[in-house]
Amino acid sequence: MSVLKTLRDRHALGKKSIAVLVDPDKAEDPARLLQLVNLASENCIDFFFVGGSLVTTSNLAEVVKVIKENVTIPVVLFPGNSMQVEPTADALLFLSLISGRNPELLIGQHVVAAPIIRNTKLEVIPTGYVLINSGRITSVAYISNTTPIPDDKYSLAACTALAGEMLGLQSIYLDAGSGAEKEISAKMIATVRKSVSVPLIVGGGINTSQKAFNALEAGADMIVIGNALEKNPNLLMEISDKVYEWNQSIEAGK
Ligand SMILES: CC(C)=CCC/C(C)=C/CC/C(C)=C/CC/C(C)=C/COP(=O)(O)OP(=O)(O)O
Ligand SMILES: O=P(O)(O)OC[C@@H](O)CO
Ligand SMILES: [Mg+2]
Repeated sequence: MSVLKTLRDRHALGKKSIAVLVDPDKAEDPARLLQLVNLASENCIDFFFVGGSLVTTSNLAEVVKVIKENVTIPVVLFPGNSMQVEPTADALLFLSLISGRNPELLIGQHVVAAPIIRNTKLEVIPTGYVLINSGRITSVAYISNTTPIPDDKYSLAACTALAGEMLGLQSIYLDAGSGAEKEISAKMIATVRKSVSVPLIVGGGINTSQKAFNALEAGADMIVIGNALEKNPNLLMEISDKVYEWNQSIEAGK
């Protein structure tokens, strides 16, 4: 089933998903990557996201291969630029950085990538990418040369997401940036959730199961976990338990 359809169906039911972000630059050791892949599989993770703001290695295809050879979890590209299109993945977040005013990341990279993507079987997920300030400057804010939305400007974020939805974008990704000091607040997530009906992806700085739960409760359909697992892979069990418990309670209340 397509990734977007899965997200829409789960959104309609109030069910949640979890994605593990793999940074190709930090996945150079195949044994460590395999460990993470197996851990993700044991904990019933829904998706792998693969990508980075700055990828300095040429192992993207290898990373996708290791995942696909070992587990059936769909691999979704989360590209920082048009060079991160890997045809062997399952899907691609066709991100437009709508919180910024950098034309290159609103439409420029897309023009370059579109004809290449058309010649692949990748499922394209048109996604409004919205950066929220998280304290210090993150890689994505620096590389994209954009100003994230201030974390207390709820209405700016809500209107940005709404405009994205009106432009036809099929999901919204609220990101505090990888390794963010502060995760996105429940109030921010809830405000954006109310403004759009498309699936809402939330990530950046989610490094405890409580933060994961808060994001789900505030209205995230999918949470993305990256950095925290690089430091402590076992956290995945705790966080995936929260998602599982949430989905079980939906089942029970049917
Ligand atoms: C349309 C295509 C194919 C590409 C353009 C995609 C766009 C607009 C990207 C927006 C800007 C951008 C640089 C996004 C990167 C997001 C990402 C993969 C973040 C992962 O975390 P890192 O920012 O690499 O964090 P670390 O510093 O922890 O490595
Ligand atoms: O690495 P973390 O902080 O978990 O962030 C994940 C992702 O949302 C970053 O774009
Ligand atoms: Mg990175």
